[in-house]
Amino acid sequence: MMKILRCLVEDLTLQTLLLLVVVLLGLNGLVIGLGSMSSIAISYGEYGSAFCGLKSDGSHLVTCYGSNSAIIDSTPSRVQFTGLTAGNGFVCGLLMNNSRPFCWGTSSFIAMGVPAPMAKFVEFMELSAGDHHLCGLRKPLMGKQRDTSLVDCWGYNMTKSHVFEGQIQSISAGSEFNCGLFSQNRSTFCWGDETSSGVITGVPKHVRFRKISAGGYHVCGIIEGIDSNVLCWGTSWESQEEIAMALARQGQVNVDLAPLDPMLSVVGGRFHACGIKSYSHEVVCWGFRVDTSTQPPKGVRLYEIASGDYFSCGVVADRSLSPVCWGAGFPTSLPLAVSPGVCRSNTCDNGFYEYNNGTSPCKSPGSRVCLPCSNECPPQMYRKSECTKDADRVCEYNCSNCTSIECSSNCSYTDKKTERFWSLQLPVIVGEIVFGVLLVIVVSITAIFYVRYKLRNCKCATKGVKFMKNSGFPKDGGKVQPDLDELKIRRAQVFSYNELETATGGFTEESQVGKGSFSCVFKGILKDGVVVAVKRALLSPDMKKHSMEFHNELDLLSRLNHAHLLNLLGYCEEGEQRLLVYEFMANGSLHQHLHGNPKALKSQLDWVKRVTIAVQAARGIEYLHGYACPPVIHRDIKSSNILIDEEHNARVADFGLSLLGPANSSSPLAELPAGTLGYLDPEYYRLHYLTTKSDVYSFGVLLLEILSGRKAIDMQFEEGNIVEWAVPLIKSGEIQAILDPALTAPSDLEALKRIANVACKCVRMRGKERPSMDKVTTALERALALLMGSPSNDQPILPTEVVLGSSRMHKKSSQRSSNRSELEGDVAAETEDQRTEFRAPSWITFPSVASSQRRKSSVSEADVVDPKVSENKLFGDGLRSLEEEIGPASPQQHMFLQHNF
Ligand SMILES: Nc1ncnc2c1ncn2[C@@H]1O[C@H](COP(=O)(O)OP(=O)(O)OP(=O)(O)O)[C@@H](O)[C@H]1O
Repeated sequence: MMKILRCLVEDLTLQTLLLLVVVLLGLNGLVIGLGSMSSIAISYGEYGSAFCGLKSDGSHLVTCYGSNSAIIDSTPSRVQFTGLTAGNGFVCGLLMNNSRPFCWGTSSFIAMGVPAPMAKFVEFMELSAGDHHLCGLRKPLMGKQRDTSLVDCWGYNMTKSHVFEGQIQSISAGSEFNCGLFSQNRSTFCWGDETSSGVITGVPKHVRFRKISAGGYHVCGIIEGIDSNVLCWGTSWESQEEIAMALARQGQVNVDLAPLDPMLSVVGGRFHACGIKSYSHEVVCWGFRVDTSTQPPKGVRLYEIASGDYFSCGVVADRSLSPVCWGAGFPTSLPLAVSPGVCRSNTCDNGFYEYNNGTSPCKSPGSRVCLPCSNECPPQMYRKSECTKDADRVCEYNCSNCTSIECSSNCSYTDKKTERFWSLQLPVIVGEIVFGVLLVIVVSITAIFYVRYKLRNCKCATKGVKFMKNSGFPKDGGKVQPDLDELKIRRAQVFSYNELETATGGFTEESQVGKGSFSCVFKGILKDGVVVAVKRALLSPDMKKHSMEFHNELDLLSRLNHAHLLNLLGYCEEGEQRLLVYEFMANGSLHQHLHGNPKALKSQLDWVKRVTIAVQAARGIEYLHGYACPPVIHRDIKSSNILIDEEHNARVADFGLSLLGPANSSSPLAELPAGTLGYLDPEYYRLHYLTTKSDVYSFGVLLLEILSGRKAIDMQFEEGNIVEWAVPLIKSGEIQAILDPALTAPSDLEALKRIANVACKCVRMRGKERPSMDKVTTALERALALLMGSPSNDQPILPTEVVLGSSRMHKKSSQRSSNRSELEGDVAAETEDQRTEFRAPSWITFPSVASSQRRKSSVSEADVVDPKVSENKLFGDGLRSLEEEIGPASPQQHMFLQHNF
């Protein structure tokens, strides 16, 4: 079949010419495969083993690890190689720059460096090393000699140039022989010494091989065709197999027979061979295995393999590209990563695919590593995908239609893999889901609590709570809450100046019902007959400046709606005029009743009526603090701001001075102190610490005022400050001493005692120690129940309508549009009386009024006999006790006190 010619090539002129043609035509593209030369090479022998490989970074540089120091130390670190091969004690590489061999290590048969060339300008396409020799397959010739192949060999008994008829695809060197594979008819042939191997005469005839690989005394080839089986031959193989089998029977060595699996590649060791299985890419070895051998890695896919004498190594087919060795005597230290194949400059041939795992292992432009595709799929498998230029063919068992044991076992393996995956992953996934759910729950709960904490006093959006018109009490008798829809609809009505002028009869003196620090109050009757109180601001030059705040504030205040609040109905803003329109309170203020003329009014307010008013006022303030949203701090709770409507219900008025305060009473507003002397929270005016507890303080003063009938500040007494006077008496149990002498004390003082105690708590120096308004309200309601004859204070609080029903307790006023009541006549006198109250700044009511003007308008010279005396009298003890509790006042605070009071 083939004819082998042996001769020396002497026609250098022709050779040179042919090589030139090869270069010009770029005949690299005609090269089919690279035979046994590889990206990895293994050396073995008495000097130790070594693993050399081309680096995985595509640099074509070589790296060697192992115990053969001669190889490791002489490794050319800066020389680029196309591929590598190795024998006993030496490694050779094909130089990239001139396609010639270069060897390093120690061998008495092979010259280190570039072995002496057999001819000038020769270039090789493949190298293959035997035990003690090296052969190189020259690049194909062209022209008439294109069917002639040249192989140069160096080393023991081998140094010679060989010429073969026919184009050789690849060569493979054995122990003392070599074999070649013709590219056209895929036949193989061997030459050299076959004394111990018998491989030359044993070459199988008429068998076409895809690939061959020589070992120590045998050759194995992958037969062309679908099966891609391995066929090994060599007389020594057979005889050694017999010997080995005999020894194996004695338990000394193991022998594995060649597998029937289709193979992708095969390599030969001294007495063994290994191959990469086509479908699984797993490695399988056969032949003789010394009993110290380790098994090839199971379940690991490999790209490239190479064999030494009693061991083999491969490159793991994953991103790591790490080498792995098995058998006996392999190097223990290995490179981290090596190239999965040799780089070539032409595109991959049919049956090969381009390796690409994110980064290319070839740096030279246009070069690539081509890896062999898996063979046809076996009968029980189906092709999941074909071999393409970029990817290997994928074969899979049809697990839904298994007819063979192999298929079932593979499917069960797949199932097991899936099972294993789930057994490992399921707890993690479940854990993650549980963690995620818990996290969401915790975050949600935290958010809910945070929002509830922030809005704990905010209940703006409570729906479905309807007000009883005019009574203003919720049907459940509980806390009063605004109806959202109603609030949305309710807006401050804008009145024209003419409208209000007409209503009040031109703001005449007759229609004036009161006078405050910054305003006069007139009674008016609107076109529709509604009786209103029109509060007209004293004119101020910078009134316009605060127009926007005025509007915003009015808009907010007009949304407040409670039975015990004096509701703002509307306003007028024209030019410099600022007018507020309120519901008209026919029975004047609590101040008028307690301290006004005629004195009879005072005694008309019996204990039940007084406590009822206290409860109703407390409810109004509680609404401002707890149910208005945002919460409102009144800042000016006093008896003149508790108005009495026609049904004798109390209405908290003048929250025009209120600031929209923080929901949290622990986050004070830094505002200038405002309010009325005697009612003003000392913590607030000392520290500007404004909270809802400031209103609680003022309310405590109001309670003392209700109980004693004394003004908050009354200079006709030795102790003019009601708190300084009443609290010590209450604390010492002398409750009777503070009760209003205008009224007969009730037989049972318990209810009034409780109210007095509540008052004491309200006027505590530290706001934090004062009760909140809802607690105050509850305590007052219970006291009222007790006062009205309820046997136990544990009795549930009676609904407000029942306890305080206006029809049962007060005489209903006859007409809404009636003229001034008998009380109204006393208002003028009352106004004077009120002027003893000292006011701090209020921008919301009418911001332009300067504090000096306010003092002027509200304080007559006669009221303050001696400012120094009164200051000391009024604040001496109060400040002392405050300073005992919260430290001395700063100079600025003193200045402020002196300036404002
Ligand atoms: N809606 C009303 N219905 C009837 N009378 C009212 C009404 N509003 C106020 N008054 C009377 O007018 C007086 C003055 O009220 P105004 O609110 O202007 O001042 P004040 O609150 O008494 O004092 P200051 O403005 O210094 O705080 C009140 O004391 C009250 O007698």
